[in-house]
Amino acid sequence: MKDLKSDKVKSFSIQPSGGVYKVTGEYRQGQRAKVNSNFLVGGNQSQSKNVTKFTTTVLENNSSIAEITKAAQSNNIKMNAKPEESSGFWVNLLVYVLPLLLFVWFFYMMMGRAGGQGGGNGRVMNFGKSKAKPADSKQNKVRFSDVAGEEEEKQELVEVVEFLKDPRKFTTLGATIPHGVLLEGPPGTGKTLLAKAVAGEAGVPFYSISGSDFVEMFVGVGASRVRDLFDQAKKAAPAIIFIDEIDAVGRRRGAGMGGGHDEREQTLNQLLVEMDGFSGNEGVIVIAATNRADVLDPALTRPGRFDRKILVGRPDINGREAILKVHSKNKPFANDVDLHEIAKQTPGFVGADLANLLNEAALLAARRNKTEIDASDIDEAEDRVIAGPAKRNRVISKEERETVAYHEAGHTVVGLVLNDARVVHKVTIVPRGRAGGYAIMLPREDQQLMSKRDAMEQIAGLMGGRAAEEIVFHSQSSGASNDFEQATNIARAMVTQYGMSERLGNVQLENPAQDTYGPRYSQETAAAVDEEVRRLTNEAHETAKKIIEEHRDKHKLIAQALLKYETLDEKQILSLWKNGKMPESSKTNEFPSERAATFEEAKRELERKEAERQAQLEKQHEGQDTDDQSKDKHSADSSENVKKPDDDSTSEKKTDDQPNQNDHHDDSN
Ligand SMILES: Nc1ncnc2c1ncn2[C@@H]1O[C@H](COP(=O)(O)OP(=O)(O)OP(=O)(O)O)[C@@H](O)[C@H]1O
Ligand SMILES: [Zn+2]
Repeated sequence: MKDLKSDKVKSFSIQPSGGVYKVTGEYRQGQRAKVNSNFLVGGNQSQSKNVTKFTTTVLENNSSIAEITKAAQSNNIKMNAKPEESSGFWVNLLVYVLPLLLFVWFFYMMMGRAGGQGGGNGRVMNFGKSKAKPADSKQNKVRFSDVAGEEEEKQELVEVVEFLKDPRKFTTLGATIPHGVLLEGPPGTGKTLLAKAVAGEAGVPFYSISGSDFVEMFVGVGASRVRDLFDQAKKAAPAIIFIDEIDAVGRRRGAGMGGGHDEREQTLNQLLVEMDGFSGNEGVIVIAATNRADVLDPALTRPGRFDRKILVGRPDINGREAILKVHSKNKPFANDVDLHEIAKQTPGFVGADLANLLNEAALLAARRNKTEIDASDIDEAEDRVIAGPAKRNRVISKEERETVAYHEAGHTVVGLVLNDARVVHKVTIVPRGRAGGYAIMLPREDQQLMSKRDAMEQIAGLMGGRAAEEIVFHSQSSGASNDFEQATNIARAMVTQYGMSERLGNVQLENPAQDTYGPRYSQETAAAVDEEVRRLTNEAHETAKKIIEEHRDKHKLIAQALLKYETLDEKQILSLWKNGKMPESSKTNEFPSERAATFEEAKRELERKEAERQAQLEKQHEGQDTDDQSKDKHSADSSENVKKPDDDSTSEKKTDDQPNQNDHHDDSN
């Protein structure tokens, strides 16, 4: 290094390289290097002919470099500074350019995904566009008749079909049509099929997308896809947008950490904006499907959005037979195959399971070189399919069915005896969601207020299930947990909100609308509330027990009928109650899907029901001077305040004409 500053060196060059400087140079003839500088970290010399070359490394240190440079000038040494070594150049490239390339590549991948199915106008243009596939309205051959065993569901959708067929007919009359229909039900119950059938019946394009498609995307893309989806549909209107698995995108907002301004939330917000956007009946109807309506953001189910909810439940025995019929259409069966028998053996099966069952049977028959599917093929296929559902807890044991039947019959009997306010509309042991079965109670009239007696009767009705189990089986199942939840809610509301407890007096202790920080009363009062709630539910439980003890024979009759028919309607329940047997006409009702197999028939039935409803409404309107608007508002108010306890957990399948419908359903697990 000293040499560098002396005149021994003829020329050298300095090149920065990863934090140190490399010096390469030549000695003047005859000069030899003495590598002994503290600047040097390494060096070597080579001698060839008369020229001695050297390379050495200088630690980065500006002063030393400056010294060398200065010395070189004064000693007349040729010196040049090279740019950073080529390896440094590559490092630079890696550090600065590669991420850019990666980003571009990523961008490209995204476009490939986003625009993959778009075709047509180039990939770049399709970025952020909707992935929804418009099914050609002419290719969609699904009709209501392809959806079996879901007569009530179809009935509710007939109106939507009518609207899509001719939106102007409705808009000129100022009729408002639901923007969104939410189909709720377990997997495989035919929600997609039902939505497709609506499009098929109406002959309109069907845009389908799955909620999970939105989730995998970058910020902003989901939202822009929603926008694009609605744009497309509006252009093609009338049309149907089908969003499968809406819970993937429509979960309650703000549940995540850090305020959660995530992609999903943005997408959901965009969806809400779009649904609010088409106020003027633009002929687009959004149908969404989920099996978890309980996790949806409440904003989604507000009026003007998915304000119509249709439950697509598991089929009962008749429904199963009807579905089997649909799927057996082009399959040759031997004489020993009885669809009714199969339906009987498959409680808990949904449409997809039944379709699968027949398909498996056909495969087995083919493998055995048969020309017809016979009972043995069906038997074996059943075992195979059950192995699937059994894992998912779908197939119910005989004991469980009995427990559920007597439990639901208990609700029914108590409801029948205390029938001042409510009518037992339907009772079933077909499981739905976590419920093993359920009884639906309807208010007798257009009831808007709840008296203390009504409330107590409701609680007693809820207690009927557990009471029956205790009487018949001397045991208690977990099936009543939902009943208890509802009963407790009602009793609590009686005590804390409606001033229906003498002990606590005429005060409103809680107001759900105001009490954001919890109740406003002392611990002593809280204890008194608990005690009072317990007293009310115990009292109702005793009432229920007494009623069932008194009507053990009818209770058994209804339970047995439930085990046989699975679902009983109002007429059948009343006939069993009054005459001790099923009504004569119920035989003809056994195949509801045949009753309204075609769309036209379903429509006629709807019109008939609508006429009935109108007639009833007119009757009620006599002597009432309220107009529809304030009446609606009133009923909404009362259902929020007075009916809150049951509405919360049982607002399923609420339609306009049944504002107070109330399902009691029971956990079976
Ligand atoms: N009611 C029914 N009538 C006739 N076939 C049915 C019915 N329900 C289901 N299926 C059969 O099951 C298949 C699957 O149904 P679908 O995909 O519509 O169910 P889903 O409720 O949308 O299920 P998922 O929630 O898993 O998407 C249908 O293509 C059809 O073959
Ligand atoms: Zn119950």
